Amino acid sequence: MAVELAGTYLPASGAPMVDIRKLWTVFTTPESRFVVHENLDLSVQRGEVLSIVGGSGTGKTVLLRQILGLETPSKGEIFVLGQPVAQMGQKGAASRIGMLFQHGALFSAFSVLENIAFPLRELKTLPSALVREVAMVKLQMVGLRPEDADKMPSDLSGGMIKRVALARALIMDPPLLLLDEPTAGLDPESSDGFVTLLRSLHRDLALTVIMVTHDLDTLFELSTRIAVLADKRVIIAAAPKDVIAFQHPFIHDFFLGERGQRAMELLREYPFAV
Ligand SMILES: Nc1ncnc2c1ncn2[C@@H]1O[C@H](COP(=O)(O)OP(=O)(O)OP(=O)(O)O)[C@@H](O)[C@H]1O
Repeated sequence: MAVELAGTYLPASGAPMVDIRKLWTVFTTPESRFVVHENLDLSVQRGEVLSIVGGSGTGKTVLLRQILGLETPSKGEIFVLGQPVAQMGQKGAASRIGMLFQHGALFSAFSVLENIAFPLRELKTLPSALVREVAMVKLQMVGLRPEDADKMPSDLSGGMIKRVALARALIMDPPLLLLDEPTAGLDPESSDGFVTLLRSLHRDLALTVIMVTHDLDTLFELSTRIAVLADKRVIIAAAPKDVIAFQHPFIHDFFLGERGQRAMELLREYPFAV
């Protein structure tokens, strides 16, 4: 049961922000049948930063797209803020969920401000001066300067492009933010800056975040919980230290192989993660 409060949708108290039940994803072609998710369950509570990790092709991106309503699972249910995704519609999803796509390119013919404002302008419910004002607030919220507003995407660094895409994802004040590889392709300094920004936005806006990342630094600096996708389902969703201790070949390779030392250092460095 969801309640609507001044335009903000919140699940009934104690109910998960996202609840995935017995989800199946099967892709079929005339020649083959390919099962990506099999009876997958996952719940995300309000205020969490839940990171999803898993091997290549385990269906992490597909899962994010299903939460957003862009793809329909073969079987099972997904509830977002207490409502079945299937009933949310495109506008409903946009006001509840912000999404930062891995290759979330900006519109190259639009300025920074026009890119940020785009989802709000599309709604056609607010006067354009107000849309501009809201977009300026978001621009500054992601650490860009007012003079960046009229720049074109081709004039921006990789870190700035991510910030513009993030401001666009947050334009409707969604309580839930989905991030697909938020720091991929950024140099270490830009990546650190972006992680710091994500952490402060998570805190200041009381966001719930679901993130897919392969990057251990991003993972340990932000996650309150890690869900591991393997064997077509979530094999564990727990605090980082408990995930690392869980016996599974993927977890061993991911956290305790060559990268393991860094994982252990990060675990000591970020008490947030334990
Ligand atoms: N529309 C589709 N039709 C057929 N197969 C698809 C479709 N979308 C995704 N797949 C397949 O489903 C599997 C899961 O894809 P997905 O992109 O979610 O993986 P991932 O876990 O995000 O992988 P990576 O870490 O490599 O990005 C892949 O094998 C992919 O090829």
